[in-house]
Amino acid sequence: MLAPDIKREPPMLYLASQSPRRRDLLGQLAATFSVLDVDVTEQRAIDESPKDYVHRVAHDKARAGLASLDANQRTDAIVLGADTEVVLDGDVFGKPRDVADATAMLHRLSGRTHEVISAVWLVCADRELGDVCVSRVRFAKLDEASIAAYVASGEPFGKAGAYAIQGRGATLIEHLEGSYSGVMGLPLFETARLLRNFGIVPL
Ligand SMILES: Cc1cn([C@H]2C[C@H](O)[C@@H](COP(=O)(O)OP(=O)(O)OP(=O)(O)O)O2)c(=O)[nH]c1=O
Repeated sequence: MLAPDIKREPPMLYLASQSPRRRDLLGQLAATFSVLDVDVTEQRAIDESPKDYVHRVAHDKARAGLASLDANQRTDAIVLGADTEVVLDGDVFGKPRDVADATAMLHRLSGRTHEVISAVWLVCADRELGDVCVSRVRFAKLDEASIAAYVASGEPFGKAGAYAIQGRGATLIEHLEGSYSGVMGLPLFETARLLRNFGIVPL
């Protein structure tokens, strides 16, 4: 007698992120996924390098997403977490707290080259794997008035380093070396490679 045909459900992909940019970017690689709302404290330890920090936060977001699922969902789930930070002179710039913070960040980025570090992690019940992408972004020299106008536009808020490469922020950038999608929040080359590793064929 033939063995019964046991069909396994395909894995379900979850995005552990509230970032609309990540949702759009992941949509370029996967036709269906669900979004999970996770709350992870983003606080760099004193002796932690910026790269290790970004890696850890992306990992924590993915793990928190997996933990938020019930036991049944967890068996077939693959959860993606990501983190993006701007780094200049060893200082990590996250999302600005207020107008003064955004203004100070843009002053420091003006006329300089900084790094944007984006990490992505995939976790499932019995495996996890991550990758990190570092890009170099050179800002034009910005005067007081253009910084004030950009901050007043509201775009800097909710963005690491107080700018958005995908928005008006593009007009501040003289040069990019690395990954446009990585700067925007989800490095697509690295993410596609990880998805393949987990058996998901990117679109
Ligand atoms: C540098 C840069 C960052 N960003 C965004 C991407 C991320 O959403 C954000 C960095 O903050 P993150 O803490 O990485 O992400 P988040 O808080 O927005 O979302 P979640 O933690 O729920 O995943 O900055 C841009 O949109 N454009 C840019 O050019």
